[in-house]
Amino acid sequence: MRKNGKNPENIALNVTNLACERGGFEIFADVSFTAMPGEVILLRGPNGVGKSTCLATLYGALPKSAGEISFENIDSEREPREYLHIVGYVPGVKTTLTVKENLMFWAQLYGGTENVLPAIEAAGLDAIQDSEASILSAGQTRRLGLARLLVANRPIWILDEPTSALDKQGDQWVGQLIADHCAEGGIVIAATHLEIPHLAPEAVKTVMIGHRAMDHAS
Ligand SMILES: Nc1ncnc2c1ncn2[C@@H]1O[C@H](COP(=O)(O)OP(=O)(O)OP(=O)(O)O)[C@@H](O)[C@H]1O
Repeated sequence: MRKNGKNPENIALNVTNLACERGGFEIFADVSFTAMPGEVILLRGPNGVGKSTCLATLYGALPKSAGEISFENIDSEREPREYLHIVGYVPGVKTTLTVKENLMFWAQLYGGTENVLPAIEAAGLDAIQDSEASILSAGQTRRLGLARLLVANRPIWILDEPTSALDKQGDQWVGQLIADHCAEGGIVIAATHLEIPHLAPEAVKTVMIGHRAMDHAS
């Protein structure tokens, strides 16, 4: 039987005919999927079709223009967002803080600092933990953004191009991180053009986003 340490409440997500408009244009529409404990949802589609917009809509950072997002088994007193981690394409790193201070900041926000040093180590950032984030390379910045996933346990991860800018070892690290999260009942929703290593094929659902966003670009 699968362990469910990452999602003890067996939280699941249902998305039905989701759509989002920006600036009066429909960016994407008709996105539907269910995400059950242990599943990876890969949002796929060409540049500009609305994958990042869809992730932001799922997180609640952008309003939906149609459709439904519903969570199963969450505490109705709590905001759905409290069950989510989002790491965007720009990973939200504070450039005036050091690597460690960034993780401390997120850890305090999420309610506990005991996982900060293990997260730094797991992300391979030990040697530069006291460096200001402004001097980090693109790959180091992505590692720092992703290390946020490790400072507090949240069952659903929303990730935009999680392996972009990473070297081979980083690519393997992130793939394993996602695979381990899902093996313990967590859910990952990721937009990516790349193949993510280590994912169990039976755990992966691919959701294609259509071409509507390109229609208004021409
Ligand atoms: N503020 C905005 N107002 C109107 N349209 C916007 C706004 N921000 C982004 N868009 C448009 O939304 C569309 C979808 O962008 P989005 O970043 O979600 O695509 P994507 O599928 O993630 O692309 P990529 O694969 O290149 O990362 C694009 O055509 C973009 O121009």
